Amino acid sequence: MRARVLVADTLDAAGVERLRAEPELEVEVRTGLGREALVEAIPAYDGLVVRSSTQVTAEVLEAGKRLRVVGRAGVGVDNIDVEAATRRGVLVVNAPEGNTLAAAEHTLAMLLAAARWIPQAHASLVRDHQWDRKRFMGVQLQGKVLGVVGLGRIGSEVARRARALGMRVLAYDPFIGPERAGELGVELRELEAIYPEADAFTLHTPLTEQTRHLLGAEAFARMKRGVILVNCARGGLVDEAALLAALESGQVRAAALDVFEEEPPRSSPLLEHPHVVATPHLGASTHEAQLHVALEIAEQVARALKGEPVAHAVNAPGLPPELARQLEPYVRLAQKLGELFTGWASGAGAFWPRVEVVYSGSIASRDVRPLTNALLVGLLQPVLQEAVNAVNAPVLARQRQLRVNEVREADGGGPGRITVRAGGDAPGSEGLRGGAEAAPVGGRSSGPPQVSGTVDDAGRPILVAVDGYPVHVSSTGHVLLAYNRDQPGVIGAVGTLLGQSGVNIAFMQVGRRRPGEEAVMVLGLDNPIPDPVARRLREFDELWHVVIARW
Ligand SMILES: NC(=O)c1ccc[n+]([C@@H]2O[C@H](COP(=O)([O-])OP(=O)(O)OC[C@H]3O[C@@H](n4cnc5c(N)ncnc54)[C@H](O)[C@@H]3O)[C@@H](O)[C@H]2O)c1
Ligand SMILES: O=C(O)CC[C@@H](O)C(=O)O
Repeated sequence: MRARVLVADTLDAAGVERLRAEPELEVEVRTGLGREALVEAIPAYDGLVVRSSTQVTAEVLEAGKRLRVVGRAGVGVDNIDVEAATRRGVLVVNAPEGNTLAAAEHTLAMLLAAARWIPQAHASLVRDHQWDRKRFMGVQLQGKVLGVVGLGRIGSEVARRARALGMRVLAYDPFIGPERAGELGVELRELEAIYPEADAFTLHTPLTEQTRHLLGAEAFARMKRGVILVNCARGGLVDEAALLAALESGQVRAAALDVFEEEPPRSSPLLEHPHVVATPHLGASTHEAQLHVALEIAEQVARALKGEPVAHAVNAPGLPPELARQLEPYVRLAQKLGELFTGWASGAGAFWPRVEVVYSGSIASRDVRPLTNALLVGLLQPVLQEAVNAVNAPVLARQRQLRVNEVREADGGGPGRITVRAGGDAPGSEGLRGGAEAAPVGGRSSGPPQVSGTVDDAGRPILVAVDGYPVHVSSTGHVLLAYNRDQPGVIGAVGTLLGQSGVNIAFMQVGRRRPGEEAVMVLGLDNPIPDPVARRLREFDELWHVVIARW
């Protein structure tokens, strides 16, 4: 069945065409759906594409039982309940780069318009037929100080352009280092230190709980009298009532606003104020930006629905596409090892809440976050009812107090190898299944459980060790793992029982350290082992810790 994508806001036609070019996708454009209509429609879709108009609330995400990805054609994801999406395992992707220049240019246009009263003068001449050359005395920007709050993509481009106009730029961004600021010719300062210095302020941070009402009455009071404020980021960053009061008192000379706390703003007194320049959220509205974000988001939504890595995941670790492609076989390996580890380690009914993953060989020096994420998926999926994926695995792990500690062993070259082993104490009452079944794995004499794997030249996962006993399992499917006494007759007895029960053995591996002692047996099976047969295997005296799993 083809995956269905709903495009719910106006998207450049090239983006829709890009999605329609995918044979696996069926695309529908239905803009202007209200809350109720969206909640009603969404259960039929696997993907949703929006801009800033559609509100993707927890209610929408809950109703979207098939939903796997939400694509935001732009930067800000404040119209998407990312937390709810993460809990539901829905990937959120955005297109953060396509409209940077458009937003930066709009910011400069707004700053110049406010400094020179351009919209007011235009209206006076064109609408009121006045030739008034006294009322619209402006201020020069050359030599003035611009305070930039948020020195990310757009803030940086604004800073560059302001410098080209001869402005001195002071920036506040607690997450940017002095080197980056130095490259841009910008001086980093605390926000309080910029208030008394800046002749104009421009905001370029996301809207978060920390940044909501970043500028309010107190901030305006500390600014230079006659300051200009530009906001082309998000309405909620400014307390609009406080801004109105500051405009009325003349503390703020002019405000240039592209964004509002409520959009569209219903009868806002700010819009009536003669010193306000306003545009209806046009920062990203250039042909070039809309083309770029539409193509960027279409590409990512298509990739996500095909199960391919994406570059701009908001709620999952993202990697550059080339690196993601290189890591893909190891992502599959990590998930398989996780599943096998859960089966093997919980053979006696316990779940190990502390796990250590050791990365060695060529992957030790890579960004291993996607691998650890895939490991979490593998560890959790066998014991949870709900679907686990790379998006919700970290949340589910936290909820269940499962901790994975990453260890990197020096990169000695050679193929990458991943070992998953139990860390900390033997499982107790904190385990996923509680304390009742939490006895340590019975009969194990080789220390805490561990499994190791690598990938071959074709990218296939290979199981190379179980509890440190070397094996080599390259084909995937049903497997039986067990400890056995290394003595004549044991393997034969297992083979006979399985044969009599109609279970065909595809391959057998035995890993042992010394003849005559304990060994680990791995059997590849063409079909699953029926429960009664598994029970009889567990009754064999020479066999213990029998686990049926998949590789
Ligand atoms: N008007 C429009 O049409 C339009 C278009 C594009 C983007 N935007 C908005 O512009 C804003 C910036 O977008 P961007 O692409 O530059 O984002 P970005 O992520 O590249 O940059 C945001 C910067 O804000 C900084 N920041 C975060 N919290 C901060 C805080 N508490 N104080 C100071 N700095 C903080 C971050 O460190 C980062 O450098 C976003 O709100 C985005 O939604 C608006
Ligand atoms: O979709 C738009 O036009 C606005 C986009 C902008 O607000 C963004 O955050 O990218």
